[in-house]
Amino acid sequence: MLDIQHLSKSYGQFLALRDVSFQARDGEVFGLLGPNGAGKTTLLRILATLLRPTSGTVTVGGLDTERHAEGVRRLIGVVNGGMGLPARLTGREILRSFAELYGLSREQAEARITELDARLELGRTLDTRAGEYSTGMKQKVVIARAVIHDPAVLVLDEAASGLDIFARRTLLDFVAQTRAPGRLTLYSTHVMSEAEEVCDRVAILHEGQLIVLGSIPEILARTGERSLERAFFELVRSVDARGGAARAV
Ligand SMILES: Nc1ncnc2c1ncn2[C@@H]1O[C@H](COP(=O)(O)OP(=O)(O)OP(=O)(O)O)[C@@H](O)[C@H]1O
Repeated sequence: MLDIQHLSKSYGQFLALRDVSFQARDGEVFGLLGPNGAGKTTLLRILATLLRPTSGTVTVGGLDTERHAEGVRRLIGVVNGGMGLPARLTGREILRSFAELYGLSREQAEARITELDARLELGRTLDTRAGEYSTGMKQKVVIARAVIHDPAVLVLDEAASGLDIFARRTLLDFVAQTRAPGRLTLYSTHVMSEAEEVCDRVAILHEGQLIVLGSIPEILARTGERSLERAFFELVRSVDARGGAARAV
């Protein structure tokens, strides 16, 4: 479903991603973990066709992000930090306009909005103007907007940040429900407990390099730790002790 091969990205002299390769499978919720600055957003922006790799390839559902950017964009839904919503429109109006952009009929759009209302508890966001939303309300509509066309691949970049415990719970339950044949959800976070709860496998990035890939039980067994957070510290410490990742190009 997602195949990343020898992916590198430099910003000038700075190497943000260094020779990263991994695959994420259909049916998985796949975690992309790492501390601030690890390169997660850079990787997800390349996947979303918003940035070009310096070298290497990313294919989504068999389509190369550089050669078939349009096709890739149709396959994916993206939730990132930029939660811009038109302040004067209600949630329903926003979702209808996105549904139209993706070519859904009026009936399909209404059915999809009803389904997402149940799954994301959109409630009064639907008939309230976005300018009046709390952070949690905003994020629910941003997520509903990203999945209105029922994308095969859902990309969530730090989607739980700033949410209160209720909104975070709705989000994590929603993510768990996306696990289905023919679907892939990429869940990027630096909060290990979120990954532990929802992800089948995780890749940990540190200073632009992939330092580990596996299921959570595999990573715990490999490090001999009790929690993903402890395993993460252990893995980062051992990479740093070996001299870390040289980041100059
Ligand atoms: N446009 C840019 N120009 C120069 N450096 C950049 C640019 N975008 C990102 N970087 C640098 O690349 C590195 C990776 O950033 P990225 O945003 O991909 O990391 P991240 O893992 O998503 O971290 P965070 O959780 O803080 O967003 C950081 O050191 C960042 O400062």
